[in-house]
Amino acid sequence: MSANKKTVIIVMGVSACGKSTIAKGLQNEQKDVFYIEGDDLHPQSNIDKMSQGTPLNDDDRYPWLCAIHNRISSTLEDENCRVVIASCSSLKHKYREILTKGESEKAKVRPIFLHLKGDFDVLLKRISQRKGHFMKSQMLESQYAALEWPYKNDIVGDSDTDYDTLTVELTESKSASDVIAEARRRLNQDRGVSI
Ligand SMILES: Nc1ncnc2c1ncn2[C@@H]1O[C@H](COP(=O)(O)OP(=O)(O)OP(=O)(O)O)[C@@H](O)[C@H]1O
Ligand SMILES: O=C(O)[C@H](O)[C@@H](O)[C@H](O)[C@H](O)CO
Repeated sequence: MSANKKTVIIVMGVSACGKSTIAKGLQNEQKDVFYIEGDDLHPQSNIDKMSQGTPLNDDDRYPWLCAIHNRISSTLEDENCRVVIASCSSLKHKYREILTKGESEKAKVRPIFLHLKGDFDVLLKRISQRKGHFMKSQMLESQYAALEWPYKNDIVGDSDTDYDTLTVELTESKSASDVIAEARRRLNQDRGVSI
């Protein structure tokens, strides 16, 4: 299968929306589905900054987003790979552009952005319960402030999106398994991706 026939899914959203959990659940140990944990590609300086409770800025995120783009591109070259799933907050339009184009216009990947869209209160509760993680709860506010919806006019389901986007709405009663099942169904029905 040539690299441009393969599927790239980037699970996006603010901190604690479940990017890693849902991406790993979708990967589900399938040999032809490769998982990239975006947080593993932060420079140490970014981890140190977030650990001190300081939100990252555009300059901090630039090398990190390029590293994710590059890792997606190199993973697509693997002949055993059918689908790449990466977790990355992808908060702004220009970040999604870097993830797509990298540092050169030539190196394009065409991701489906799977947006896990949750209300502040639901995620605040989750983030407050999480132990031993560098993301502090007060930083959640900065994540929402930075978030630019991947759909124009802030309307979920708006077909006029900046990138190919699927949205799964989070509620307190939807478990991680529910979200994984819904994402899998939507990817299959709406994008013909079987995963
Ligand atoms: N649908 C869900 N319902 C309840 N808890 C969930 C759900 N999805 C994930 N979680 C839990 O929420 C916490 C955050 O999940 P996870 O680490 O996957 O989020 P994340 O978006 O990758 O976070 P970050 O970007 O901050 O690393 C974890 O403790 C996870 O078990
Ligand atoms: O874009 C950002 O501000 C950061 O990258 C965060 O999203 C972290 O990667 C993640 O949330 C930490 O757990």
